[in-house]
Amino acid sequence: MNGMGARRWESGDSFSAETRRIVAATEAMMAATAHHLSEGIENLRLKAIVHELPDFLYVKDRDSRFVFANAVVARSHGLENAAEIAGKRDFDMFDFETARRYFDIEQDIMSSGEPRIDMEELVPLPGGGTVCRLTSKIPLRNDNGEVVGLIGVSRDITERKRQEELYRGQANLLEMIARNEPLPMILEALVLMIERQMTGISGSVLLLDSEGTRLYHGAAPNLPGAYSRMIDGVAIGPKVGSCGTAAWRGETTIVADIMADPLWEDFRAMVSQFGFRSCWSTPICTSQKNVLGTFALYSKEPRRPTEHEMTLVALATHIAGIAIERKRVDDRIHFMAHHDDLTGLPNRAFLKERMAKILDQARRNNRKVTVAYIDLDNFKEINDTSGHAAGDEVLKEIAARMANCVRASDMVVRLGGDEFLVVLVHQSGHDAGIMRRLRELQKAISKPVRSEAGEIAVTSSIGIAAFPWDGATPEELLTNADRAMYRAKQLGRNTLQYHDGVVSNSVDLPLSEQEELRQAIVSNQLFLLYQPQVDVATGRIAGLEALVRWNHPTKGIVPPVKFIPLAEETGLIVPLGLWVLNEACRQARAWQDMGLTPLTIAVNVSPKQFADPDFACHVAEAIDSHRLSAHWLELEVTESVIMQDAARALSMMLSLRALGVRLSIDDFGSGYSSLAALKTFPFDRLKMDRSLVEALPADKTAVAIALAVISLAQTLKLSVLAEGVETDAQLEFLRHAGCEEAQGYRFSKPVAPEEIGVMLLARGA
Ligand SMILES: Nc1nc2c(ncn2[C@@H]2O[C@H](COP(=O)(O)O[C@H]3[C@@H](O)[C@H](n4cnc5c(=O)[nH]c(N)nc54)O[C@@H]3COP(=O)(O)O)[C@@H](O)[C@H]2O)c(=O)[nH]1
Repeated sequence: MNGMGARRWESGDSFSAETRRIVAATEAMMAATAHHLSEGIENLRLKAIVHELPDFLYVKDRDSRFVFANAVVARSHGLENAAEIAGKRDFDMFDFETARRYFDIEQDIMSSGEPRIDMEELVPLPGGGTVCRLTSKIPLRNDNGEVVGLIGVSRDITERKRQEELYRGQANLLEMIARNEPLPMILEALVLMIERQMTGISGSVLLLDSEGTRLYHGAAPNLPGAYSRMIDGVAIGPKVGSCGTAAWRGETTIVADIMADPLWEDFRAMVSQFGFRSCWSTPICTSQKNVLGTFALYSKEPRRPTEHEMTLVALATHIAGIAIERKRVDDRIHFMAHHDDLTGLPNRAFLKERMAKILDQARRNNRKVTVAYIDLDNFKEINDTSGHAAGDEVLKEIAARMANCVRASDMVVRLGGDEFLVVLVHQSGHDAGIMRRLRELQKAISKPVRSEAGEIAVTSSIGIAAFPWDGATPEELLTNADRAMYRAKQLGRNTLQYHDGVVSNSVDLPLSEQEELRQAIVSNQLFLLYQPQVDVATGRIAGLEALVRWNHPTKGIVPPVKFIPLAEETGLIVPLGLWVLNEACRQARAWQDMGLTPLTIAVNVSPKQFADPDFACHVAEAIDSHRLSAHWLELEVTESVIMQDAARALSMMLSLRALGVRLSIDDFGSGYSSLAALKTFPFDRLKMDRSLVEALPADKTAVAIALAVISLAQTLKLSVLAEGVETDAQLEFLRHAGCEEAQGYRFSKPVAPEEIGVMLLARGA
């Protein structure tokens, strides 16, 4: 038995090697001085080593009184000589509450004989502030096995904890960016993360406006609100404090003493009331080095930042740059998705978003809404005779005139080509001026347009429908206004017609296209191509996506983007989708019957199909009739499926999962991809959108988002497939990032089933 009594180091003890070594050394010393604890340490050769240790080491007696402590312990209490600490208690050195906490723990250890290993404790420093220590306390026994004191070993882990918090904070911020959370929330979290890494520092983010002249508030959770308001909107310049100057120069501007630095001359009086003495500001830039804003740190001490602080600033500006750039891209995409390129007018998507709201408000306020469907007469002739550039000029000019003819509360939309829609919200129950305004608008359209090809005049046919009489929904109103417009055209053009409910079928042109598609479904004009999905690690084909095509009798092969939207609009997507589902199951069975290794077949499902209450039954019938095990079928849905009616979507998903079918979320990361959807809905797989993959690995923002998406998927135990992989560089990046599967032209375009059979046979499947 050694001098430490009954407690032995067991092989399973969870001490670090260093802790074991220190305590073993102390045990040896204690053994040598079993009866004279305090003298023993002093007399041993190991003494020097113990005092050199960077870790805290001490021995206390049964009353928690220091018997021995090494030099680090003494220094932490401001003592020159380690021997001075002998006889002292924590009550002599810490505030009562802290000392009491240590005392209670130590007494418990000594009375129970049970050590406490790796306790994380916050220790107050004599000069203020706290540090974090990892402490182990072990009871010390005499030869008779009685506890006579304890040995304490501690390590300062403050820096490690900070680093861990920084990594966690960074990961959290990237997740927030990937989840498209509001920019102010992301910037605030960023500032708070940096502030937690420093002492006595407050941070702020200012955003540069689109003209690049003024800085506006972005986030400053711990700066006084009054100060933030005062600097909100400040014009940048060569001598505008730290931030205005940093944005102007495009470089870090460190002002160590605001009260002395000429850059703050004009703002000194203003800032003095808040007590700030130093401010270090760094521009936040795009990957092309364009300034997006500034990240500033304020201190009430006049001082320069440390190297470590500047490293944190670099990290913060990098993350802020990603978040701001992503937001700007999103805003731009949103604008582009909702506006027409040529005329700048809102487009069909915008109309769809706004119209339901407009009608809701009109219903609540008992107002009328007039919808005018406008088609330019003989516009095709202008393109043919004067050229497309002249046609574009005419469209732009007419769009501007129409926008000038309506009130701010009204809306002019370009539906496409030479078709426009004007939505007029009546200002009172009896807005008699509406017809007059529409006639004025028609007159404005017909005024000649000056173009490079000379003066061009164009007339218009206008069909009118009004809420609530001619339709209760946006679709009904548009259809009726459209029909009225065709009647206007039939009546000799350059006229204006009200919807009267009677429309001749002969002018109902869109129906013929619809009829063609209906025919295509029943008369076998549709066919499927299959695109391989490849295991990134092995290169083997792991699955196939079925993609529909239309072999049109006169137009040839029509891609899905040309007819799926029409199928969606008309409801034909339900029979079309059913055909695709059955055909994919039939083909999968056929491959299996040929002896090929079974593969998952992914089928796209549209929101309308998903909303069909019989959809799960259709799926069950398809897999049963083709004797296909359900787990070989994967249904791909986009987020719009969930957004339309989340409760109904969830119930449908659960029914499908009950059948054993796999579910994947398609196009993830393309727009407003939501983390909530991933958590709430029972997906098996996430398909990372082509638009994101396209930007890899060159675009830093895309890289950050892709990494966040992959890490999210891993956390949620979803497999990840990257869509649209075209290059080796993309594949290499995805492999390193831990993405499991990929699909795209890098491996194969969508191909006919026969070719898939050949591919699989060639790979020995
Ligand atoms: N509801 C249904 N929708 C369907 C069905 N079949 C197709 N679709 C949807 O139509 C959209 C266009 O499809 P398609 O023209 O077939 O394009 C697919 C691929 O060819 C294309 N792709 C794949 N790899 C690459 C690539 O490397 N580069 C590149 N430029 N394009 C590539 O991507 C399309 C697959 O996209 P996704 O479905 O998102 O995986 C498309 O939205 C289809 O969903 C149907 O039966 N029902």
